[in-house]
Amino acid sequence: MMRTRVKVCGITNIEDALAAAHAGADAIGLVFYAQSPRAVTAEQAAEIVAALPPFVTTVALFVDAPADEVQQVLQQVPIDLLQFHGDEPSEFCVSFQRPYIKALRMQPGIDITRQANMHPLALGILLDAWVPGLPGGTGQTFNWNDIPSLTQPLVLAGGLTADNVQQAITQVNPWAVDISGGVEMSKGRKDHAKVQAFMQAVNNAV
Ligand SMILES: O=C(O)c1ccccc1N[C@@H]1O[C@H](COP(=O)(O)O)[C@@H](O)[C@H]1O
Repeated sequence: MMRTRVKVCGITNIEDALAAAHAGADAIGLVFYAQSPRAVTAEQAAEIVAALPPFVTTVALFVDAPADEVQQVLQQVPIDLLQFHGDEPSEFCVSFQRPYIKALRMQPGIDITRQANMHPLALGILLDAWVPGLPGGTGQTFNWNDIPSLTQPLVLAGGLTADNVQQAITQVNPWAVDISGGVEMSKGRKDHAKVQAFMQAVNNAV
């Protein structure tokens, strides 16, 4: 059986990027959102990506960024996939002519299926916890029983750790899981032992 893919998000330095890659992460996430404690500049991101071994997908995360900011990052950094984590409409997301995933937050009363259907060209739908006033990276989980079945592959995020990811995979069967705070020693610095423990938990999940 194929194992669940893993993205380690919020990478801010080369050491953490290599630790994620060597632990077996399929993708690393680079946050281009200035309010995040994990934000990187295009220059920092370019150095991180240049240090990666082959076959590690690079994901650029934006939260309602202006189009020219996204374009500038794409010109300076070899990015494989875009992650839109705000309220970006489909026309905006497709305008960069790059593969993208759309993050949706599990806000009570929101019709997730309808929102996901508004992004028919998204490679996947990432579901994250809803915390008022914060776009993501909150370390909060949500009720996985509330996840509807979606047309696009599901990326499960929000408060995952080595301790809960096996339960998440068993219950939700996502295409991929995305983790940030659960493998940190402090905001923006990964704990390499936690990254390895997370990968091991995913590898052993059934
Ligand atoms: O990581 C951030 O700082 C961040 C900021 C703004 C939007 C999204 C962000 N991260 C994404 O949030 C989820 C969940 O993170 P966590 O594991 O609960 O800490 C994940 O998709 C990150 O990519």
